[in-house]
Amino acid sequence: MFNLCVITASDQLADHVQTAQAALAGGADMIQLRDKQLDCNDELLAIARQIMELKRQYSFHFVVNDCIEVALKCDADGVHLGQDDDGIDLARQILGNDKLIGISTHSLVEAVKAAEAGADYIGFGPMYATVSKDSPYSPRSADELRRIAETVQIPVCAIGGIEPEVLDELCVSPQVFCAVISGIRQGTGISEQVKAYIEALRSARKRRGF
Ligand SMILES: Cc1ncc(COP(=O)(O)OP(=O)(O)O)c(N)n1
Ligand SMILES: Cc1nc(C(=O)O)sc1CCOP(=O)(O)O
Ligand SMILES: [Mg+2]
Repeated sequence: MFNLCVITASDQLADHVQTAQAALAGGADMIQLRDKQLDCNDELLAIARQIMELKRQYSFHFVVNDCIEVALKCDADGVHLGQDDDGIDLARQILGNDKLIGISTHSLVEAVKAAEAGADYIGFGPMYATVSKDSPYSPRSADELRRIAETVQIPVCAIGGIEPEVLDELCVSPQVFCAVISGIRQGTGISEQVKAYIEALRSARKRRGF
């Protein structure tokens, strides 16, 4: 079971490695390195290797967004790919069977296709309006999320505009976890915000008996 995937950003508050470090200190169990400027280059690889160093201190899953070769070279736990990125077959060929491959989905049809193609988890969103991605999709519903979780056998990562307050609505199945970019960058600091997400997840799951 996964809990909270923190997707790193680099800005005035914190760079990728600082974000990852603070998120892990707060209890995140998955880090996704996402940088739409670095174009899967050596600079991104260097950052990925620094995040891998955090495994000396913390136990977590590390996935690289978009960049299969970067994930391979830094021995990350896996890669996250969208509908317009390299396909799952290529990723599996390059990374092998032991690595995680996450696939973004926006509908039940895409979710089933990704699961049948061998995804280890799927992203599903955007659940709410997001400031972090120019998405062509309108917000998805908790009912769609439930239908997907009931249909596929793999973990489903709710994403898009997620704040701790909505986790009670979204924890519709034990398979559901969540990913966040901007929500941890508000309020009292990244570690404290992450703790708020973890606590909200814990109590939402407990309330539903998961
Ligand atoms: C967990 C998770 N779900 C969805 C996405 C979005 O991936 P994608 O559609 O490829 O968009 P970019 O993130 O590459 O802009 C994600 N990154 N993580
Ligand atoms: C990267 C991404 N993918 C989405 C999807 O719907 O597939 S929504 C999104 C942005 C998530 O950032 P925030 O937590 O700041 O809303
Ligand atoms: Mg992508």
